Amino acid sequence: MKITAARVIVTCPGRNFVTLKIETDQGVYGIGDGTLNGRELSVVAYLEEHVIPCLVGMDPRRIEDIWQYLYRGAYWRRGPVTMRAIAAVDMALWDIKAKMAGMPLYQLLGGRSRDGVMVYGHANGSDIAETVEAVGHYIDLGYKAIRAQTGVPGIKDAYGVGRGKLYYEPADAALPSVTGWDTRKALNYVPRLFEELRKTYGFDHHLLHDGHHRYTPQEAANLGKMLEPYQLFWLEDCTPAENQEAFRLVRQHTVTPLAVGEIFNTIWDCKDLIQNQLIDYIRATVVGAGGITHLRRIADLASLYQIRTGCHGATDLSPVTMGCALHFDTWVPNFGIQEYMRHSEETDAVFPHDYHFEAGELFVGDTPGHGVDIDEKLAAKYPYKRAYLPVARLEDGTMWNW
Ligand SMILES: O=C(O)C(=O)C[C@H](O)[C@H](O)CO
Ligand SMILES: [Mg+2]
Repeated sequence: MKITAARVIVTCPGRNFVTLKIETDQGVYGIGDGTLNGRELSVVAYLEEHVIPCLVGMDPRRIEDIWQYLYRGAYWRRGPVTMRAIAAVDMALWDIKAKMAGMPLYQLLGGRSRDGVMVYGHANGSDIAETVEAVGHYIDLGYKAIRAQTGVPGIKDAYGVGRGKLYYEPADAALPSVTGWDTRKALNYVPRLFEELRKTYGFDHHLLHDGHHRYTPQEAANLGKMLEPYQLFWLEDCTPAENQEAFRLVRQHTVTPLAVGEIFNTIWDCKDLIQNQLIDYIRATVVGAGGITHLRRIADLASLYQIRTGCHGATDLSPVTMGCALHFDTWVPNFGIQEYMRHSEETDAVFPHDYHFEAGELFVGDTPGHGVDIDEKLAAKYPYKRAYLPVARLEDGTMWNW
């Protein structure tokens, strides 16, 4: 069996997506996602100029060997561009293998560990009252877990506050928009949101919060401590993680569960966090961390330390990644939760898929493969549109982490 051709499809049904389609001499094709929000065309070039020429003629059934070839063979290891290109190939190859086997992907991974996959939605509002109402909306829709993000008085466009009730799309401008940040204001306001949420809705639902890399370890420890009475499911990205050791300080001061990893690309980014049990949930996902082949290794390492998965699932992860993640989640023994930010109707139409939401969970279908396709004709109607993520500055103008 041979790969006969591979193509990159860039489409923007409301937001940009980079999709790889691999074709074979058996008439079976596979689809993979390589979207890198705000830097999409770097992955397109990497795939078109440096990966596809090597792929043609290879045996698509040799998933592991092709993964190693692309990872070791580049010499320049890791990084978001390389690992997304590898992820796109890996997803497409698993899709092909599962289609050839006539099985849904989760069967090839080892079969079901659960029926549905618990997801969390992203509720937001411009202040506490609006966010409390938004959380209520998710509860009405049947969600069991909700991440709550509020605007903070005095901060211009705090992280996670969008325009729509169910949709949040940060990559919204042809040049980066400038948002603000002030840790003191956030620390004085965010705990009051969770106090209000527990007062209003009780303790039956899981609540989560994203710090989006804004706090220093000491500030994150303080936030974690202040949030303890509200029993969060997790506090996400409380501090930047390039220095994995930084989480030790946070960990020593709070029992609020910690989650990190949506920007991680390999097992090396989380090895120390996992082996020192400095976190509770690992958020690496299929597109960010080299595909199913590599994510499986991360999850297995995490399982040794009772750390559970919590895959990133924002709108910039295409339905192809969501489909793969759900097959992974359906199998992985140490599953924790799956993030689920809904895609727009236009995106869902471009990527027909067989997963569905019901009572707070997502369910994969039994279509052979990962169950997500691309309607190329429709995709062609939405040309690429440059869109950046915002940047953040402190009040005195200093650049900060968005
Ligand atoms: O969904 C999340 O947890 C995020 O933090 C979303 C990110 O800001 C988004 O994926 C950036 O592209
Ligand atoms: Mg996040």
